[in-house]
Amino acid sequence: MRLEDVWLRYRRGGPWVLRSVTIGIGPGEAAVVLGRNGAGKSTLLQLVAGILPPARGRVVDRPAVVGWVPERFPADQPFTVQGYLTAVARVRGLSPAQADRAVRGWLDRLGLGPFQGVRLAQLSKGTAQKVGLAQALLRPPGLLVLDEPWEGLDAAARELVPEVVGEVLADGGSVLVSDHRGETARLPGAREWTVADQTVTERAPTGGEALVVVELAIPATQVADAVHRLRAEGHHILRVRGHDVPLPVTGPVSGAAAEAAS
Ligand SMILES: Nc1ncnc2c1ncn2[C@@H]1O[C@H](COP(=O)(O)OP(=O)(O)OP(=O)(O)O)[C@@H](O)[C@H]1O
Repeated sequence: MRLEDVWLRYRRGGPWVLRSVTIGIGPGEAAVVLGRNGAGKSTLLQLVAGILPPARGRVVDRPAVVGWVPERFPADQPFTVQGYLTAVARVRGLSPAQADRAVRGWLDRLGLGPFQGVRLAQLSKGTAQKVGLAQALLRPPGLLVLDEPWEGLDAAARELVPEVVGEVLADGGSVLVSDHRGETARLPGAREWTVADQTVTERAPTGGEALVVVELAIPATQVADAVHRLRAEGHHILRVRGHDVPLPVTGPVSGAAAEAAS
């Protein structure tokens, strides 16, 4: 997708937040949005996600399914976690059976199972953020836009963010993520978009190379060592399949098969 000479301000006659922005991102590419507080990162992300329309210019080739994770999930809604996610899945076009499967999958993966019957307004900030992440992923997005996704998440859930990003990229999607805590060091190969002086400049990824996903089959007894070794070499573990134990933040892993991207 591309922004072509896009301008944006919040009210007519108000100051421009973004001026003449022309920038794009392709399938399988990630970009990290950097900039000082108030520079316009959230504004840019909302523009890309289609939440805010440009005052001038246009956004072209935006994928049909966009996952949008706001910096703060609006939890002041009268739904339970499960009720909310199921309703979102249905609105996004999933059948009742697909919605049920997708919701159960994300409840499990994000450790939200114990909260499925809890009302959104009663959730802690971190748990609400997980619901914010889940709702964006119920249909595999062609474009995933995450505004400070690490804010408020516990360590295990923080580890999931790069995993999910890697999966979207491996499926040919694009990902845009803002970051002011340096967490995006976890996204090797991402481009850098810097927002300053109402415009956006791009730096190509320092790694230079495109990412490739490699699937490995490893005896269960060797998974912990293999994951540890691959991480130590700077590779990015996307997922460990074939075992109930989730991938820990650091340290050993039990499992029968691992996927790794390098
Ligand atoms: N809803 C709004 N109405 C009017 N002005 C807004 C609105 N949202 C943001 N702004 C203004 O637009 C500018 C850019 O804000 P934005 O939130 O995009 O910056 P940011 O880089 O994401 O900041 P932070 O890192 O603090 O989240 C700021 O001057 C802000 O005050």
